[in-house]
Amino acid sequence: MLVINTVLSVMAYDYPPEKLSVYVSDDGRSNLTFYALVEAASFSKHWIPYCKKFKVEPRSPAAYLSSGPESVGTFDSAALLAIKKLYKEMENRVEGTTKLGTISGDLATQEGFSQWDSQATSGNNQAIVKILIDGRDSNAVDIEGTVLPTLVYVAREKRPQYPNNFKAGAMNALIRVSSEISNAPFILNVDCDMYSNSSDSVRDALCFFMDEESGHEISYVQYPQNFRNLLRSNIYGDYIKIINEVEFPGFGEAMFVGTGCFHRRESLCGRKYSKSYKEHYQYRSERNPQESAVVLEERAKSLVSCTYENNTGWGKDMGMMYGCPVEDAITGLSIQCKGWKSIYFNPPMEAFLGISPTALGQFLVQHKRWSEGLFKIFLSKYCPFLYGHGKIKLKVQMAYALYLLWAPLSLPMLYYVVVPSLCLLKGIPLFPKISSSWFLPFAYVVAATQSYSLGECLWCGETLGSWWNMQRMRVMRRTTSYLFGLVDTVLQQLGFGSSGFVITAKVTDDEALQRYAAGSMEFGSSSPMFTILATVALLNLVCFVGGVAGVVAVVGGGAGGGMVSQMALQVLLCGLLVFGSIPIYQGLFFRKDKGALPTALAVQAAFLAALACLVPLR
Ligand SMILES: O=c1ccn([C@@H]2O[C@H](COP(=O)(O)OP(=O)(O)O[C@H]3O[C@H](CO)[C@@H](O)[C@H](O)[C@H]3O)[C@@H](O)[C@H]2O)c(=O)[nH]1
Ligand SMILES: [Mn+2]
Repeated sequence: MLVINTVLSVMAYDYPPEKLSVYVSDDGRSNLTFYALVEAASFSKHWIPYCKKFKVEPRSPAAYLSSGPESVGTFDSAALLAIKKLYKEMENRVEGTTKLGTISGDLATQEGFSQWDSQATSGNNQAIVKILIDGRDSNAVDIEGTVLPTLVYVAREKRPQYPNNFKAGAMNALIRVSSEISNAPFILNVDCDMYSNSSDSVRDALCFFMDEESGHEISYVQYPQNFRNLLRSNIYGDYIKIINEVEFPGFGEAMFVGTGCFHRRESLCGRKYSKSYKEHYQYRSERNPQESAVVLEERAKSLVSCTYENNTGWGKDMGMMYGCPVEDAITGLSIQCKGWKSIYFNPPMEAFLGISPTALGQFLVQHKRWSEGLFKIFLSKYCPFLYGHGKIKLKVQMAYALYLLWAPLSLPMLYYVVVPSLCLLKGIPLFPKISSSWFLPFAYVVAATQSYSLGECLWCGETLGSWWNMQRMRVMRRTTSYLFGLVDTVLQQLGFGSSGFVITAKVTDDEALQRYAAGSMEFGSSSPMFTILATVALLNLVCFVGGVAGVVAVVGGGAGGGMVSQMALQVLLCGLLVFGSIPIYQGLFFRKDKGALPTALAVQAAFLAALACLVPLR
């Protein structure tokens, strides 16, 4: 349902349907996904005219129907009831079939479904390309007789012995299939979990591309990534708003973030920008009305076979780039280095809405993938300072570095959460006394950075609590995701292992969702990342208690009133770390639900923390 809502939302764009074609890549190669699309295709015949007639927003049926459309403006309640009924019936059929796990009865013998043979598993399968709605077909019309956008299902061939290159490979397969079937000059790419929230996005993006003066220089128009399932409490300290409202507007170019982006097909396919591009611009995208859909499908299939890309530029200088878990950032950078301009466009009405992880583990794994991929770019020949030198502005090179250097930030953070606290425990002062003038620079740095980040948050409409969560998550991300990202990248540079693309979970069980809604942090399993978090949390607790007791004892003994002044910053730092770790203590000791931390992990962490306390520091 998630996927077909995305599909329906983009099929219903406010744009001439004969110029729209929607391609769905199914890397899972599931006949259930295919079935859901067949259902979506027939529902679209009702949905699209309904959207256009009543100017519906957003055009994802699920989002629209749950937004309480009954209470908005003037509309036809009979029509609403009818469309709601059709949607619910479709939902029941799709969910019922999903529960069954197989396509049964008449459907199984229908054209299309026969391509799923029993031997094929996801990961070892032939290609499937099926045109579900052929826009050239005069019978493919909605209930009002208007033509429908083309809809195509694509599952590329996969074989264990050939690398599939994850999302980048899937995208390149779509680029080729679409070039065969519709070959439109502009391509929008959206993740399966991101529906279009504004029916104007196509026209808005085209305004940039069609600009008479500078449109021909533009390669892509990136809309910000927004999430629909973030809570106001912001338990995982999501800072996407800060990125979207503060960082990206100041980037200088647009960083391609993998979804919600309109590309010029030619630049995505490797064309370099040249001054003469405008004069020679004559893009042909006519479809051949004579060719039958079956012939087109067969030709398209040959384009998504495992061997098609052998000895071609795909993944290197054509299409999305391979070998990096953040295919998006590196692809965008290389396009910019070929002379193209990019636009970051953040209209007041959010253009795309996706889902963000609802469990800490997923969140940290996602950030591990990002930090690893980004740092890999920095270490590769695509490092913006080298590769981009003379091609993109220094400001843009630096802006990229802000993200590409996430992974190494783990080292100073790890130092700050361990060493000052241990030294506090052992009575070793690290920072200047409060009374010393050397204290001032430290105080300045702390006050300036914190008040700046607080100001930024409030300006973006976040709350104080949300800001605190961001600070806390920053520490957690850096000591786990970024550390693992750093270690993996370094190991790969030394020739051990290769990187993959761990998919972000899209389905969460109801109980876990309830805990998320109630604002509690979801652990629920053992993971080395959680071990680090728990160890650091326990270590700081011990150091704080032990350290403060030590200071009190010294002061109480009458000796050294300077001790307080000497240890103040360490007490503050350690105290804040303890305060920030409250959800972890809860997960370790006080919670009984399935989202708590396992006991074995608590024992392990306690052992490690004790070990750390025993390390001699002097
Ligand atoms: O082997 C794969 C892996 C992923 N995908 C698709 O890629 C998209 C993004 O995957 P998801 O698991 O949702 O990852 P996120 O962490 O949410 O992705 C973010 O980070 C990625 C880069 O790491 C970007 O490509 C995405 O656009 C961005 O939303 C989804 O539509 C997937 O179906 C594939 O088609 N094949
Ligand atoms: Mn996603």
